[in-house]
Amino acid sequence: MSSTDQLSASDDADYTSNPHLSKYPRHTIAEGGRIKVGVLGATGTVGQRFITLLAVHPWFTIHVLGASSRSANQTYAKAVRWKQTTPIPTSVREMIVQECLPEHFTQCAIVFSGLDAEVAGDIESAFRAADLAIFSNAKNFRRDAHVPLIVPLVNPHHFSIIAQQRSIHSPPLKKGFIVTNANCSTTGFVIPIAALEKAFGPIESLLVTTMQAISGAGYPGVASLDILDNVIPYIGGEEEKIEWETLKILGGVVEGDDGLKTFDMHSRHPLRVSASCNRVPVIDGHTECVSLRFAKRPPPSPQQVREALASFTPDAQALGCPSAPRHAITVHEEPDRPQPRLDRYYQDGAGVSVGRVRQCRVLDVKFVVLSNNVSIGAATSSIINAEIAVLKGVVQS
Ligand SMILES: NC(=O)C1=CN([C@@H]2O[C@H](COP(=O)(O)OP(=O)(O)OC[C@H]3O[C@@H](n4cnc5c(N)ncnc54)[C@H](OP(=O)(O)O)[C@@H]3O)[C@@H](O)[C@H]2O)C=CC1
Ligand SMILES: N[C@@H](CC(=O)OP(=O)(O)O)C(=O)O
Repeated sequence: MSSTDQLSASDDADYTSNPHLSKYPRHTIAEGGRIKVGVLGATGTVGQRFITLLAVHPWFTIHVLGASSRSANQTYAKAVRWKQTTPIPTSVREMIVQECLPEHFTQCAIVFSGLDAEVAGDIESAFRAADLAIFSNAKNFRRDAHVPLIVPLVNPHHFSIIAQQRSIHSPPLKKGFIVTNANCSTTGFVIPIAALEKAFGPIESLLVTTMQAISGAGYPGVASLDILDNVIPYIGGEEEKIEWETLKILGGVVEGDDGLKTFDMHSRHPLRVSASCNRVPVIDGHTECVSLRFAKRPPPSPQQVREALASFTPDAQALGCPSAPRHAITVHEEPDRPQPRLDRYYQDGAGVSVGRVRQCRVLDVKFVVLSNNVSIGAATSSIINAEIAVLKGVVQS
């Protein structure tokens, strides 16, 4: 039996008989053998997706929900403006929402964060200082030199920096850490880019034009009078984040002169990224047009690119993460796909859809990629990251 099977819901796992769970303190394991998790920002757009996914998760069980003082001390059903197409899971409807204070989360081996970036920095810092393991969607720590920025289908090897993050913390931490996932637009196109680099070596130049869904701006987000019958050719800070995050994600982890590990963003990368971001009247699903040039000459043909994308198998799949998509990338042959309405739930929103792979007359190849910004662009990525951390022994190790 694999370690994955040992943690599955169908197995009658209990604390004493399950070797994987025996590494976890007793108070972090619920009846039935699941790992207790908390959700910060549980009432928000990303928080709701966390709840939908975690309510049926084979390893994790929701133990605490946190949001602002506006929501705290109310039942979840009363506090939330539920916008999902499935009902609020019965397991959380009557849970009382807590303020985002570490003392309410001490029984959680894992805390997911879908907090507003205005408050995520201070709250996530306090949770880490309380020795809690945080998997965050917020941008606040993405640029931190000791915090990995992990797209689970691309760079799970960046977990190797966690031991150092704990040791340089004052005071040093035994279990606490912060892992972030990327901006939703970065996540969508960096998955096919990683697949192409794996097959053909470094990419030299990349142009990406995004058409981003309204849900990316949270709730209530963009005013209806601004977005209906319209396209807004500006999303504050988005282009800079995409251009910067791509380098951190695709770079390696190296040892610096001071003996400390660091993210290698420069030496490995002649890669230049230019992003243009637009908000469009779509509810969920970011569509991105990508053109790129490979370092390798002659470059691969569009057909070779299609084959490399379709056969990409991320490590998260091989590791046995239950939320990893069975197929990370689907490649459409139809000339008018992918489309948000048709393709955003591919692999329950965990996979990405690519289409229109063709020659670019300026660079080498161009294509369109569609990803679900709230799923693989946010909550699903955090959950797969946590699954990888469990399997690698990073959580509670
Ligand atoms: N939406 C998306 O596609 C993506 C979002 N992200 C990032 O994820 C995070 C969440 O985004 P999203 O769900 O869209 O945002 P929302 O605005 O929909 O939700 C924000 C959440 O933060 C909580 N919150 C706000 N203020 C406080 C406070 N003072 N103390 C505690 N909790 C507070 C809200 O609680 P309350 O309801 O009580 O106000 C709510 O639960 C953001 O950092 C965002 O940038 C990242 C990738 C994609
Ligand atoms: N800015 C993205 C969503 C988001 O919140 O991104 P970030 O976490 O990088 O701020 C969008 O509007 O679609």
